[in-house]
Amino acid sequence: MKHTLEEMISQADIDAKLDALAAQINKDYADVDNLLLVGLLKGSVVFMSDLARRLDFDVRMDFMTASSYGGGTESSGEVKIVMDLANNIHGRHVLLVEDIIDTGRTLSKVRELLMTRHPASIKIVTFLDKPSRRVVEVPVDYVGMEIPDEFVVGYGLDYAERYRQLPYIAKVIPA
Ligand SMILES: O=P(O)(O)OC[C@H]1O[C@H](OP(=O)(O)OP(=O)(O)O)[C@H](O)[C@@H]1O
Ligand code: HPA
Ligand SMILES: [Mg+2]
Repeated sequence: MKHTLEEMISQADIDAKLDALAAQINKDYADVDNLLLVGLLKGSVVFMSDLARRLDFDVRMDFMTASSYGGGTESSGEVKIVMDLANNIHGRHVLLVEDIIDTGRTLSKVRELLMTRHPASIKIVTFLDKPSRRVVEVPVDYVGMEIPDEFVVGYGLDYAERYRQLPYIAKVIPA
C-alpha cells in the first residue's frame, strides 16, 4: 500500500512518558527481588531497552515471540507462539513488556499461557494503548499513552517490518 507518515508522538514526549512509567515501576517494585522483564518480540525491544535503563534495581530479561499481524494493519485473530521463553517463570515476578495493545488478543493469549506456569506475580506494561479497538479484555497495569484508532509505526512498531527504528511515533496515512 502506498502511504506517507505523519509524526504523532515526538521523541521528547516519549522520553517524558518513559520517565513517568519508570518512576511508578521503581516505586511499585522497590521491595521485589529478581524482577523478570518479558518482552514480546519484536515490537517491544526499543521500549524495553529504554525502560530497563531507567529502573534502579537489578532485573533479568527474557523474550517471547507471538505473531498475529503478518504484513498488514489488521490482526489475523489467530495468535501463534513462535518462540517461547528461555527461563522457567515458576515463582518469579514477571512484568510483561509490550509496545502496543490493540485488540488485546496477543497479550491475552500470552498472559493466559504464562499464568499456567505459576509465576509469583504477573503485571503488564505497554507503551501505547488503543482502548477503542479492544476485542479481548486484558488487565493492563501501566500505560504510557492512550492513542486513537490509527495504525502507528516507529519506536519498535512496524508496518510490514518497516520503520521500527524511527525514534518517534508516526501514523500511517494511506496515499
Ligand atoms: O493487541 P493486538 O491486536 O494483539 O496487537 C498488538 C500486538 O501486535 C503487534 O505485534 P506483531 O504481531 O505485529 O509482531 P511484532 O511485534 O513483531 O511487530 C504488537 O507488537 C503487539 O504485540
Ligand atoms: O498500530 C499499530 N502499529 C503497528 N503494529 C501494531 N499492532 C497492533 N497495532 C499496531
Ligand atoms: Mg508488527
